Amino acid sequence: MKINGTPYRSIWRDAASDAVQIIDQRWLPHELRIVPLRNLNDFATAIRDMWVRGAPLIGATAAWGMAEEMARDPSDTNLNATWDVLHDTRPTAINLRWALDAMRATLAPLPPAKRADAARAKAEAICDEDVEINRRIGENGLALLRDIAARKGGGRVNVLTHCNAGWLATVDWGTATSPIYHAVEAGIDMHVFVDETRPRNQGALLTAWEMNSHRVSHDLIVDNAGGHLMQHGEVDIVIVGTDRTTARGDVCNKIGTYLKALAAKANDVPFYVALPSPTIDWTVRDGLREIPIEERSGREVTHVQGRGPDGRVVDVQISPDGTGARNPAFDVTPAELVTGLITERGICAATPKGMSALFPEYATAAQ
Ligand SMILES: CSC[C@@H](O)[C@@H](O)C(=O)COP(=O)(O)O
Repeated sequence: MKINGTPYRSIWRDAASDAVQIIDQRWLPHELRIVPLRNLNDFATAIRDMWVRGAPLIGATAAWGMAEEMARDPSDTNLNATWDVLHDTRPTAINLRWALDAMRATLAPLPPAKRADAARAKAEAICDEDVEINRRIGENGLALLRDIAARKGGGRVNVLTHCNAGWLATVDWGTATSPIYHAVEAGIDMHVFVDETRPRNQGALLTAWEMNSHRVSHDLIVDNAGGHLMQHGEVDIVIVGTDRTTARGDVCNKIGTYLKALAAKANDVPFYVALPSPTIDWTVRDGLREIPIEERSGREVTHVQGRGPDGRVVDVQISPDGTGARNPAFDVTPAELVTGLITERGICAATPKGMSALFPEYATAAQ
């Protein structure tokens, strides 16, 4: 997508600097900082400390980390050690394991001398595939938004989204935002309610920045406002992303997603999840019991980051000294609360039957 008229991806390899470049998301929306990642420690830190975040982008970054390591030392020992280091960075998004496995499956059969070039080509292919998948998610989701617009006689379509499942969370387009960007391009009158998404405020910082940059009409709302807006008929559809979706359609996403799904169910608001197929973990069924939920530092709850009066980005403490905090970063929305899954292959019910119709190669895992 574009920043001030220039097209960007969230990660790319830059020939001039001979390095992988990322948008360091810790500083948005206040500063656009583009930084190089040059060694394994840079890549692992960037994922763990959320310079990059969002399930598909975490996977793409890990792929590039593996590629750069192969240029340094393409041995079997380093291939496996790199897989371990990168895999340990964040536990919930399955795209991380998916990308590392895809890299290893390509590289392991090759002689070490051929691995560096093959690794760069594979990392590039993973990124290109992500862009194409998300573009198709946008086209498929657009049909839903068109239907709502038609039902409302061309009236404004109000979407509520949580966290940032935008282009910054992927290589490009985003998942939940791709249908929105496509709808805006198609001339549909769109409005987006952006959940701020405490504690790290990915909605307030990143999704609002994206909507602003692309002139999409939007309002930032506190996380607690969604239910109220739904009760008053102000939300036509909820679209969120996911870090891991199980073979029976349970959806793990940013903390607070579950509460939005409950409110949507209670108010007959359709609740859709937009996801690329690498986000489906066909090895697990019961999301509540089987998906590891990342617990992050309590400091993310007791402090907030923002721009101070002098323009610098600062951390501010909001709770008393001595108050502890719990910080589970994700929750699981049971499949029964999900109206449908928007994938690159089409839209399906969040059920084993619906998922195996779109992904017949996984039908056994889904049943
Ligand atoms: C297309 S991204 C889907 C999810 O990864 C997104 O909704 C989300 O929860 C991101 O969490 P984050 O902790 O910012 O990595």
